[in-house]
Amino acid sequence: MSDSQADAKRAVGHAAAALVEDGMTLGLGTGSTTAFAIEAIGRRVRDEGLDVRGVPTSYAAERLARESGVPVVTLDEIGLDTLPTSRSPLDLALDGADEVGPALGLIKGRGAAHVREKVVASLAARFVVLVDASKEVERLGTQAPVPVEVLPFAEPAVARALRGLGAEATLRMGEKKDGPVVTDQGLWVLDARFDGIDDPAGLDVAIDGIPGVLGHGLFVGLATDVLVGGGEQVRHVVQPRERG
Ligand SMILES: O=C[C@H](O)[C@H](O)[C@H](O)COP(=O)(O)O
Repeated sequence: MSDSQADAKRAVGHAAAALVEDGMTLGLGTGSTTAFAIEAIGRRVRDEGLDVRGVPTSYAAERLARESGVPVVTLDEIGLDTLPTSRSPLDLALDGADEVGPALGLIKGRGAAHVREKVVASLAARFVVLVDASKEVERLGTQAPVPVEVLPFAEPAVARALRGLGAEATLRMGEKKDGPVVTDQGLWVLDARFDGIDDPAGLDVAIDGIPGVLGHGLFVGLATDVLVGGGEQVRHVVQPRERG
């Protein structure tokens, strides 16, 4: 990461932490950009006595939240069974992205946390995405592959089905581990490269329908806000949700 990219991510992380209000239940995303936000929220807990709690989207986010002093809770502990289904159990979810496209469609999952991230984002009244300007694209799928979390048994079948949808599918291999990357769920990740996605909403449904897929990193209709960092500036883009 270059110094200017790190500065942009830090500025976005701090802007995100400033959106947090006393009493909120948060979604805590995964990745290098959200890490700046989690650390900044931790400082507000320590210095201002900010009273918040957060549901982490990965073991990495959980460890960072605990180290930073942000109280951590599970979905079991926030009373999903007692809240009306019309009410979002999380006030604000903060998370990074690998691409941000039109209508705030996203590709996520470089860190293989996309399935838990989607669960948490779907429970939040506001889902605020934190990126530096390099993540903005005019068309999704032009820079990043769509990560697809799969049952190891089904991997060849899912790869074949993804090829049928027009992707080149590659099993993600560990960089500091021999063999496939293993997710927090104990599953594998196929990176599906599409060379541009014409119909993100249709592809979202199509990938979810492949037997053996746990979930994928294409996020359609979930983000309500994006904070884009470039230099010292942070741009705030808002996208009202059509559903939920
Ligand atoms: O699985 C990882 C997540 O989806 C990340 O939020 C995403 O890859 C962006 O990460 P970063 O902020 O490190 O670029």
